[in-house]
Amino acid sequence: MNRSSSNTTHTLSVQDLHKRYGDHEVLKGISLDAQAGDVISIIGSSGSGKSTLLRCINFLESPNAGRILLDGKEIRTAADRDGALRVVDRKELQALRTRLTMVFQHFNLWAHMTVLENVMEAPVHVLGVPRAEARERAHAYLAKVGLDARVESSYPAHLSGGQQQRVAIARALAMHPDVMLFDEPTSALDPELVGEVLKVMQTLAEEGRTMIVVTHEMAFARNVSTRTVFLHQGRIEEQGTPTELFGAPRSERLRQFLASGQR
Ligand SMILES: Nc1ncnc2c1ncn2[C@@H]1O[C@H](COP(=O)(O)OP(=O)(O)OP(=O)(O)O)[C@@H](O)[C@H]1O
Repeated sequence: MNRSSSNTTHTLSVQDLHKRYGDHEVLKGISLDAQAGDVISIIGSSGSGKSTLLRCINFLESPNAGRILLDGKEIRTAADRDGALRVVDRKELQALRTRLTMVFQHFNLWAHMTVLENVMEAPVHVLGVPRAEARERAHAYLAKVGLDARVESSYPAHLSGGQQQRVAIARALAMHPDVMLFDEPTSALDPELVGEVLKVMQTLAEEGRTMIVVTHEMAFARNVSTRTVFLHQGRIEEQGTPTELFGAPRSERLRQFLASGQR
């Protein structure tokens, strides 16, 4: 793969993350580091904790223990009465969400806004980018994800799922994030639309973007990621290069998972 080299030193570090819902411990001590240019695929059976892990990384869910560091600097948290860790400073939380932008399974576009407005919204209102500049950004990123200028004035409901997800990717890109988090970005799509979204993601990976991708798409994990992490019941069972994991899985659980016919 032709990966552009990058001098940026932005690094995400996840340290010993725990999460429980009631008595159910969903994450049992996950540690993960992402360096600039890493494309980390997180795979595992349904219920293994993949989405929860991603959502705890940017505090959409509150972990119960663990640390998140950006560029070596810890996000400051305090435990509430239920033992859930909350980010202490709202500005720090906003900065974290800006630097780690998320692409969701169900797109989460604003239904009452046009495509263009969807992509401009956060740069204008969160980053304070002037509207004219935000519009230029939006044009550029919509073009980048292969969307014709004619769809810019459409509302999300008039687009296919694949187009909506590409708008969501453009929206994430417009924040100029350090790390892009993808939570099963193709799982809600009709099978014939999956390829157009994966193609965009592959291009981003080839450009050296830092990405963490929760996915059931084994071909993506195998062919595009630089590292694959296999979760089992809230623990990292095995991780390594795709060649290692797919070519020579060490654990029986991973062997069984791969043999179970996941795409
Ligand atoms: N808000 C919640 N309240 C209670 N339990 C939850 C909640 N969210 C997730 N869980 C439970 O946590 C476990 C892990 O869920 P999670 O969605 O992280 O798994 P996953 O590996 O992403 O699964 P899938 O591949 O099916 O999306 C599951 O048992 C799920 O039922």
